[in-house]
Amino acid sequence: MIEVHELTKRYGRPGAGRLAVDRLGFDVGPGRVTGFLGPNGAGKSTTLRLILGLNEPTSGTATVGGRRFRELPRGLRDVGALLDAHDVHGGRTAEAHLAALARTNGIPRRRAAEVLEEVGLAEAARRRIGGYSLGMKQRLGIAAALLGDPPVLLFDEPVNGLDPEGVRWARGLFRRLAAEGRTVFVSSHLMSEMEHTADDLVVIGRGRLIAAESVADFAARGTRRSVTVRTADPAAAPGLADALAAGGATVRRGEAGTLTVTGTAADRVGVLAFRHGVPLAELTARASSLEEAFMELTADSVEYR
Ligand SMILES: Nc1ncnc2c1ncn2[C@@H]1O[C@H](COP(=O)(O)OP(=O)(O)OP(=O)(O)O)[C@@H](O)[C@H]1O
Repeated sequence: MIEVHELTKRYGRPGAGRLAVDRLGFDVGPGRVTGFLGPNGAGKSTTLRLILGLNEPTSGTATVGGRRFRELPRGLRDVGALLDAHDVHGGRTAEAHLAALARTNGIPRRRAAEVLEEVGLAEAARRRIGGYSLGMKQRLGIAAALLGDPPVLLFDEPVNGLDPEGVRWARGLFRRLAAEGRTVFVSSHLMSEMEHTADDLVVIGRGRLIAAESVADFAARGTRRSVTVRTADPAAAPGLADALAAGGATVRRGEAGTLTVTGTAADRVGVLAFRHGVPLAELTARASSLEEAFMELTADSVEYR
């Protein structure tokens, strides 16, 4: 379990500077993939660094199994993490890099070969990392996180730079790690990356918590149903739009007699159209996607437009 409580990080001078994380609180449980989402600059990387003890919080706590990262006795065997795939010595081979990590963490050397095999880098194990593509570096970073076979894993934007096959592989890996009972916390700024991978979501914006709940609950919360209605007679569209608006619906007019209606159900739109003698060519009820829910909920905290 990862426990984050009233976590706050201000960069720069006290009282001034930049509030990157603002009284954040959430738990990340085992046996599930938890997506950590937020627009660029929301504070995801900072939060992960605070959990890993790489930065000191201004106030609040971030613990793993009730202990601060620094108090965990087994290092990479307690928590594995991929933070920055570029943060590796380019002159080393992947094998040497992992062997060094294994040595300093009391992990048997054979694990290096095992995890390289697991991430699909066995054949590139003796090549210098400097010549790796971004996707290969991501795979290597994932291998390093897995090295100690830890029960808790953190991944910061792990699928950045992976090709579609790689993205699919990574998703499968995260699901498998969670199925093994591990705590898997994966950051992304794209809901589409998490939609089919995560069980739970922690969503932040401008350092503040927006949501911490299951994917299903998140989707239901953001869902604004809309109805698309298209008349066979575009000249009749304004009349129908007025009738809908008079009934309290919000109507947006599109091209060629198409209306997008929110605030009322599709069957009600059909009845109104019938009453006003408007011939319909289309009547479609639409639930907003998870992506739309995410955009809607984080709209106020998007920093860079
Ligand atoms: N070392 C630092 N010194 C000062 N400000 C920083 C530092 N690191 C991050 N910040 C600021 O803190 C805020 C949060 O940054 P962070 O990298 O944690 O966000 P993020 O959600 O990971 O963003 P992205 O998706 O773009 O990586 C940003 O406004 C950033 O500019």
